[in-house]
Amino acid sequence: MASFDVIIIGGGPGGYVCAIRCAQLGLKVGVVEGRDTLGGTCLNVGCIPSKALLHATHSLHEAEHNFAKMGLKGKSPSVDWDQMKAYKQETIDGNTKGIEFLFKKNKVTWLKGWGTIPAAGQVKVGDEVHEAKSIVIATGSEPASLAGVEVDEKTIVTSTGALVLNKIPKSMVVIGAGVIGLEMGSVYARLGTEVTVVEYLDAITPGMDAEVAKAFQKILTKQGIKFILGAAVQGATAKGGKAKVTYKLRKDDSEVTLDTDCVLVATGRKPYVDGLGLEALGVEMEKRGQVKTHHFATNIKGVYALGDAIVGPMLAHKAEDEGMALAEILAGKSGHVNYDVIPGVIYTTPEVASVGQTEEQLKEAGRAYKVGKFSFMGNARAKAIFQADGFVKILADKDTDRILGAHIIGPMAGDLIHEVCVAMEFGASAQDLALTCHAHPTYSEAVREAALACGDGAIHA
Ligand SMILES: Cc1cc2nc3c(=O)[nH]c(=O)nc-3n(C[C@H](O)[C@H](O)[C@H](O)COP(=O)(O)OP(=O)(O)OC[C@H]3O[C@@H](n4cnc5c(N)ncnc54)[C@H](O)[C@@H]3O)c2cc1C
Ligand SMILES: NC(=O)c1ccc[n+]([C@@H]2O[C@H](COP(=O)([O-])OP(=O)(O)OC[C@H]3O[C@@H](n4cnc5c(N)ncnc54)[C@H](O)[C@@H]3O)[C@@H](O)[C@H]2O)c1
Repeated sequence: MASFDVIIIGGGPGGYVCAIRCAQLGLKVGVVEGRDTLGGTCLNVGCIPSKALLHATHSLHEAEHNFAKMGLKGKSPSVDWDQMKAYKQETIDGNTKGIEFLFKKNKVTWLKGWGTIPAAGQVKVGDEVHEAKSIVIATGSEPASLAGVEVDEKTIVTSTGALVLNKIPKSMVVIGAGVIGLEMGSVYARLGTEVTVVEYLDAITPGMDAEVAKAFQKILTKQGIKFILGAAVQGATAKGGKAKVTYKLRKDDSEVTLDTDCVLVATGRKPYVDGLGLEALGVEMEKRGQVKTHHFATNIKGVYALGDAIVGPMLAHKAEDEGMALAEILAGKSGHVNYDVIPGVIYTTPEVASVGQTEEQLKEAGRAYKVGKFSFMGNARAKAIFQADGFVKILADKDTDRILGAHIIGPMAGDLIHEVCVAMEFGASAQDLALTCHAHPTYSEAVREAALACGDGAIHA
């Protein structure tokens, strides 16, 4: 038995960041992780492997479609799927080992195994019971199930199975036009799979600024992805390595069945708190299965929770920020997360990024706002890389000019968004961005031009 200031259950982005910050602040920390490697969903079966496959297949797309235009002629590369998966695994390994190194460097103890909380102040791992002044539930999430759809992770897969398919399927039906569906759908579409996305709502990427979502769907359609919207999937069955997916069109209740080689179920994720013993401990839960918290504290003294296991966007950087904030609180300081400035990024080509309010949200709130928009058509760098299709849209308060939101579809959108995030953290106006010198020629100039468009007008529009 060992005694700790803090024991964190879960070694994902929320848990490992919390652990490192706790250690930096002088606390004795243990992290319980049952997987063979640290890093959680994000590093092992989420953010990192999906981005490796997106990078590899984007490179293939460039070779097949754009190299010749730039005078790079010759045979385009053929796909060695096993090697692509090996590259993805190497990327994972490099990152998970990196976290192990950081644990050693910061003297964080990895308690290997699956943890339970038999009582406040105690965490059991295997046969050993450890003591801790504070316990943090950072156990993350798992794919949500869908009635009538039986996942076998071979023919009918979640994102986890989609990362390790035995072979590239000829056809794939993706259930859900959310982030996972569109990222993994893009990967396979670029590999030559005929991808059909079936979405319950009438638009893709629910919650995204509607103008961006519309432009995004148009671009993905041009890339060969088919969309069936307003369609509720009723079930999916697999037999002999093939599958059937049945959906009902919401407008007339007509039922359609699709035949396909593979089905990706991407209809959301749910908190994973199985086997922790929360019910016996009396931990209050939200209706949708998250651990109920107030400033990360549960109703049980000394027990905290964060990341995908609690309410809020299921994003690695949201979990990380919460990990840092909670560590500060546990060390007697003040920790804070600004939930109004959490960016969201979809790593397709083009990338899509957003922060703050959408136009629809501002309308609903009755807020007077103005829109500054700039198309990448007016951006020299975007044109040079054949990615001039998108735009930057900045929403600012009509009277004060304070930035309320930004939505970008275009090259490096996931990186560009951060200058707006910093501006918003500082309560900046669109004019503050517009008056800041931006290097030429960069994609960032499009952000400045959109800010200029909130005032007297963009230059290159
Ligand atoms: C395919 C995919 C792609 C994604 N891409 C992105 C992206 O690009 N950007 C982004 O921001 N987010 C992305 N996400 C979401 C991101 O992975 C999660 O938001 C993030 O991992 C949540 O971090 P967490 O620390 O809360 O939980 P997790 O990362 O889920 O980690 C929880 C850990 O706890 C462990 N655990 C659970 N119960 C126990 C127990 N009882 N004992 C011991 N260990 C336990 C689990 O094994 C797991 O390792 C993606 C997700 C998926 C599935
Ligand atoms: N780049 C990133 O940041 C990234 C990447 C991947 C995953 N994630 C996170 O992982 C989580 C899960 O992603 P996801 O894509 O599975 O969920 P999601 O919530 O983003 O999208 C699910 C989609 O499925 C649709 N749907 C639900 N039931 C349906 C049905 N019966 N028939 C047809 N459509 C149906 C929903 O309307 C929705 O559009 C998200 O919270 C996301 O934030 C983030």
